[in-house]
Amino acid sequence: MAKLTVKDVELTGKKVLVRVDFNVPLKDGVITNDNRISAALPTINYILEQGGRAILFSHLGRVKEEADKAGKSLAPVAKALSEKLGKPVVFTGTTRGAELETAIEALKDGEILLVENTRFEDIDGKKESKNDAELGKYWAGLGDGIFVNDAFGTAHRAHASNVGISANVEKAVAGFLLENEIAYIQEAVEAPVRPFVAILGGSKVSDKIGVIENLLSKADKVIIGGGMTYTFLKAQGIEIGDSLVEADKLEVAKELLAKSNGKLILPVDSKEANAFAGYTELKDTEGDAIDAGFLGLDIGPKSIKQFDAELTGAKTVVWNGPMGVFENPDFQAGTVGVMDSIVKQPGVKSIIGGGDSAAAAINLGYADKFSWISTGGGASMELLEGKVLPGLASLTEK
Ligand SMILES: Nc1ncnc2c1ncn2[C@@H]1O[C@H](COP(=O)(O)OP(=O)(O)OP(=O)(O)O)[C@@H](O)[C@H]1O
Ligand SMILES: O=C(O)[C@H](O)COP(=O)(O)O
Repeated sequence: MAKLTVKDVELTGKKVLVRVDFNVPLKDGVITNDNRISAALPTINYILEQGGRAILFSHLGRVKEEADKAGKSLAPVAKALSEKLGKPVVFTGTTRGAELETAIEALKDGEILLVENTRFEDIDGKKESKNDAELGKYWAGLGDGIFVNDAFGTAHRAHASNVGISANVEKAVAGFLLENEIAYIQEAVEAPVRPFVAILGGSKVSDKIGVIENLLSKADKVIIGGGMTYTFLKAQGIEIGDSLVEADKLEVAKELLAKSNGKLILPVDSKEANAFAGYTELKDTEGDAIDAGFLGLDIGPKSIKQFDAELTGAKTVVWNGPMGVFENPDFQAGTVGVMDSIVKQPGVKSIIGGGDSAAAAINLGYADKFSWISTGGGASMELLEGKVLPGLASLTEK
């Protein structure tokens, strides 16, 4: 990568500022998925092994007013991190002030501190999310001039705790997770080993227009599944019953189809039910049309075969968005089928672009079968769209 990385800087004895993305799901104070914490460990361990004093920053959820702070303290994360590292993690529950500064000064080489949720600074004028100049400078001043950004999941944001700190330190460098995410996703899109097939699913076309457009210009094929299928079908005058549709995106869908040069592959059948929940009828459609009074909730068996054929021989596959309502076992077959088709290709570089598809792969036992599962939802989408990520752009050039 063209940016300095954590390997390029001297860390021993230094107070090293580190941005991680510990925005993990919490239920009643319990972390329900700690992948993002595990993914940050190589960078944290490396800094500690080098004798650095690690000062970690992360946001958790979105905080607009005082009441939003409830349940969004990073205290449970500090505990989980301490367990994973097998050493104490200092946590003062503050984002600034004397108590935090004293705790940082007391850190010894190889010790670690976690600052409280950076978005607690959003209550008073959105200082974190608006990249308030004073806040970035203050946080930068807590270290010794080195900032390690390992928060890929937040790299599409220009906030005080990433670009604000970067702007006020001597060297802003990438951590191992950020470096790997960029290497896998960007290289897959910009310099893919071909054939390169992209598979896009999920609920809405509107979320993925930019991604579809960019991938149509880079990939050999772009397979579409999930809820957004039906906007594309309706755009061609095909009956879609009560399936999910974005009426205001029919024109865009038409345009994408027109300029796709046959690269855009749509399902040829669906699994349909007579209600989203509590349905009494469930069947496979004959062709691509959905019956009146039914909704398409997964791709059908012919599509699973068709997508398998399209994926045969693929050397690079990028997948984002489930093929159906995978949370319900009745509508899981499409997502499972596509995962099977991807991972069985010999020598394939297979990448999942975060979000719900990452959750589906992990929950359905496919985590180890993919080359890379991104820890970023929005960030990986913006990378797939070909956008510049501010969190990456603000790092020091090599
Ligand atoms: N045919 C369908 N009809 C309705 N909902 C669907 C259909 N197919 C998939 N979904 C739903 O789409 C949701 C995932 O869509 P989303 O666009 O959020 O995916 P994603 O891009 O992987 O996730 P994220 O936005 O978290 O990155 C799932 O909850 C799934 O149930
Ligand atoms: O979960 C994510 O996508 C990142 O942590 C960014 O969170 P945000 O969308 O609240 O900025």
